[in-house]
Amino acid sequence: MEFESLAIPEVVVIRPKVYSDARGFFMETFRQELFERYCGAYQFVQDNHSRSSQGILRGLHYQLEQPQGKLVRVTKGEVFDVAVDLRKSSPTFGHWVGRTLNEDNKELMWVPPGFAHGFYVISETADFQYKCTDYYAPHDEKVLLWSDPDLAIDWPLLSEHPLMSEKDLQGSLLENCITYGC
Ligand SMILES: Cc1cn([C@H]2C[C@H](O)[C@@H](COP(=O)(O)OP(=O)(O)O[C@H]3O[C@@H](C)C(=O)[C@@H](O)[C@H]3O)O2)c(=O)[nH]c1=O
Repeated sequence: MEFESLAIPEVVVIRPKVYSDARGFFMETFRQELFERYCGAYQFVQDNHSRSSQGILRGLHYQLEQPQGKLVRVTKGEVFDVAVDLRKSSPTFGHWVGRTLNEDNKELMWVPPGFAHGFYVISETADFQYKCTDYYAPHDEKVLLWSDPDLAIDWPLLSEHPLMSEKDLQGSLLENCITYGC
């Protein structure tokens, strides 16, 4: 299992060691001791699984009072996964990092609390599974607008308009968002 910090160093990509044989493959997808060493001493309390069609964009989501760290991966298909730093005191506040996650590279991405998170589906369908460090709290959920020009996220769009929920279409610009540490 390898850990790689991205341009925002608290966001970490994890590459599991994959053991392939005539039956298929085996890999460990989470190991607490290594996770703590490279990402921090977090505990996970909720696991999620969503399925999306090509061209869907989910996000960018964050919870303000109950921030969630998310350990995400794709078990079928391919997505472009994005984390935006919303920690006001951070030198990378307002910056984003993105990574292509798919069923072949089997990478996981650690998105710490204090970040907005979203993804865009590149394959025909994608199964997206993730562990969260806090519970879903709908009253606390905020949506940062995926297309905010100040963020300038380089989404690998397959068509001009991604398919999105009504909630996500009405996300807020970063300049109007309440962020962490304000
Ligand atoms: C996220 C979530 C949703 N739900 C319910 C609420 C709603 O009826 C339905 C669909 O919810 P949403 O439209 O918010 O699902 P979705 O857009 O997939 O939300 C997710 O997006 C990605 C980008 C994230 O980062 C996640 O943390 C989460 O916010 O599922 C739960 O019961 N528990 C949960 O943890």
